[in-house]
Order: sequence, then structure tokens, then C-alpha cells
Amino acid sequence: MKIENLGEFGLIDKLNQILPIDDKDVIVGYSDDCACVKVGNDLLLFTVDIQVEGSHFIKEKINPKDLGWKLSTSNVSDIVSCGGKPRWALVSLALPKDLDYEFIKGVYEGIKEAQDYYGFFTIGGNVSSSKQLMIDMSMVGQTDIFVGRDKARVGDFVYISSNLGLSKAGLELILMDKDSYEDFEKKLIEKHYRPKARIDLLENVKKSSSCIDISDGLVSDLGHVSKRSKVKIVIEKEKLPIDNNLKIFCQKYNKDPYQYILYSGEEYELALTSDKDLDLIKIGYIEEGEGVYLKTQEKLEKLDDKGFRHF
Ligand SMILES: Nc1ncnc2c1ncn2[C@@H]1O[C@H](COP(=O)(O)OP(=O)(O)OP(=O)(O)O)[C@@H](O)[C@H]1O
Ligand SMILES: Cc1ncc(C[n+]2csc(CCOP(=O)(O)O)c2C)c(N)n1
Ligand SMILES: [Mg+2]
Repeated sequence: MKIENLGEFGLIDKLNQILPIDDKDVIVGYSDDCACVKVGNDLLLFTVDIQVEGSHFIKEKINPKDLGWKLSTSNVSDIVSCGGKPRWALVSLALPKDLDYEFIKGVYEGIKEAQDYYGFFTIGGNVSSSKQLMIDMSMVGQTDIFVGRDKARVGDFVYISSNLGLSKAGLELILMDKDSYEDFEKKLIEKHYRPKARIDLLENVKKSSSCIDISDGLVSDLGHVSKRSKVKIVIEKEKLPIDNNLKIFCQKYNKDPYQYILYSGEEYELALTSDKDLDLIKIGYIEEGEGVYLKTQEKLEKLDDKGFRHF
């Protein structure tokens, strides 16, 4: 069986069967944005995210500082979505022998910027030679309560932390390889290269019944919440805000903004559920049932999971 036929999540299920968890201190494993372990009175959160040349970035196009920032943000975002503060990171480098030192220096300067902004420390790592450039960060966070994907409840509202869709538009612009970009295009590209994990929303996360960060796309990531919480999630189309720069992008390139809002990955914004009134963007509600639906005035349509998959 080729792994491309198993798919990303089919593969993870099989790996879990080989290594089941038999440790009473593990609160959550294999199934959420972070694994969670009880140590004394604390809950520690563990996550790991890699940036691979060709899959996550094009080396010739990315500023190495942006790469260090994006790598850090993808890790911090998982910690924040579980309600935690990022604390410590390890960085594993797989580097082609002829890589210029200046590139890795830039990556570490980007990590430094992220450390200062998010408040964590890199405390070690590993180095190996490799044909392909890969930079992997693992991160430990700390919290007093774990906010997962499995406690969205019927009657909750669904919230998002910001306008969505910008990262996908930014990536498409980068891949167009244009000689020059208009100002609104530069802003979309900036959103792709410099996403901000929503550490500012930790108090809202802790008040939520469930939370997930949007790395594969809103529908795909809400699909995880729906499956794990065993509920139906209804998104009301008219409540989805369209960012002004995304609107201009879609007009210029003749695209449907909702394909971006619903399916853009690498947003590192949050999707939360709560029965409380949160000062965030309310986009829908939870009902009994399963799946993720889009409601318009005319119809209620079940949405396909077209999220980003590595295979
Ligand atoms: N190689 C692996 N071995 C064991 N568990 C894994 C492996 N890869 C992923 N997992 C687990 O599967 C779950 C889903 O992983 P995934 O990387 O999709 O996390 P995510 O938070 O949904 O996405 P992202 O990493 O983009 O934030 C996580 O709980 C993760 O710890
Ligand atoms: C060259 C290039 N091709 C495609 C993409 C898009 N992309 C890569 S990973 C990912 C989702 C999160 O993945 P992960 O779960 O690995 O964090 C997305 C949307 C990109 N950024 N660069
Ligand atoms: Mg995640």
C-alpha cells in the first residue's frame, strides 16, 4: 500500500495503531492540535511542524527571515488553539551541503523575531545533511486547561478570529512570479509570509468549548471539530466577511472569494465554538448531526472537505 493511497489522516490512524498510548498522564494524543500531558499540577502541550522546500516554500522566493517566522507561527498557533502559552522550542535542520550560511542565519533571525513577539525560547535542536532543505520545529507549551476539538456542543455559536482567504491568494500571487505587484497584492503576499498566531486571543480560547487553528482550510479544520465532537456545523454564508484586498484580488483574477475564505490553508487564525457572546466574528452555529454545511437564503449545502493534503 502506497502512503499516497492511505492519505494523510489514514496514515496517522495506522501509526496510532502501531504505537497506542498507554500512559495515564497523557490526556490527549494523536488527535488534536497538540498532545497534552499532565506533569504535577501543570498541563504541558506538545506540537511539531515542519517547513519543507517545495512543499511549504520555494527557496528562491522566500526571505529566510519570513521562513523562520512562519515556522514559529505554525507551532505557536497549535499551542494557542489548545489554550496554552508557548514556552520552549527545538529546531531540527536538514540542510544541503552547499547551502549558504546566510540563509540559515536569516531563518534564525526570523525565529528570534518570533520568540520575542510570542514569548518562547529555543533551547536546542539537531543538524543533518540532506538533499532537500527542511526545517522542523517542535514546541512545548503550558496551560491550566486544555481546549480541544471534541467539546463543541449543540447550541454553540461558531466564531472565527479574522477575515480568511488571504494566505491562499498570497501564495497564488507568489507562484505567478510577476515582475511587479500592486499594493493590494503585496499585502496579500505579506499575509502568506507573515501570518500571526492569535496569542492575543488566549482568554477567548479558554472561554470556548472547542478551538482549532486554521492550517488546512476552514471547512477542513471545522470538519475535525465536527467529527471529534460528533456535531453538525452550519456556516452562514452571509456572515462570512470578505476582506477588501481579497475582494480586489478576486475581481482582478476572476475568482470566487468564498473558495478562498472556505479553503485557504496556512491562515493560522482560529475557529472557535462557544455558547457565550465572544467579541469575534460569529459565522454560524452547531446542531445535532454531522458534517460541515453552508447555509444561504436558498439552501443548506453539505461542503466537501477540499482542505490541503500532503497526499
Ligand atoms: N507522524 C505522526 N506520528 C504520530 N502522530 C502524528 C503524526 N503526524 C501527525 N500526528 C498527529 O495527528 C494529529 C493531526 O496532525 P496534523 O499535523 O494534521 O495537525 P494539525 O494541527 O491538524 O495540523 P497542523 O500541523 O497544520 O497545525 C495531531 O494530533 C498529530 O500529533
Ligand atoms: C510551494 C508551496 N506549495 C503549497 C503551499 C501550501 N501549503 C503547504 S502546507 C499547507 C497546509 C499546512 O500544512 P502543514 O500541516 O504541513 O503545516 C499549505 C496550504 C505552500 N505554502 N508552498
Ligand atoms: Mg493545528
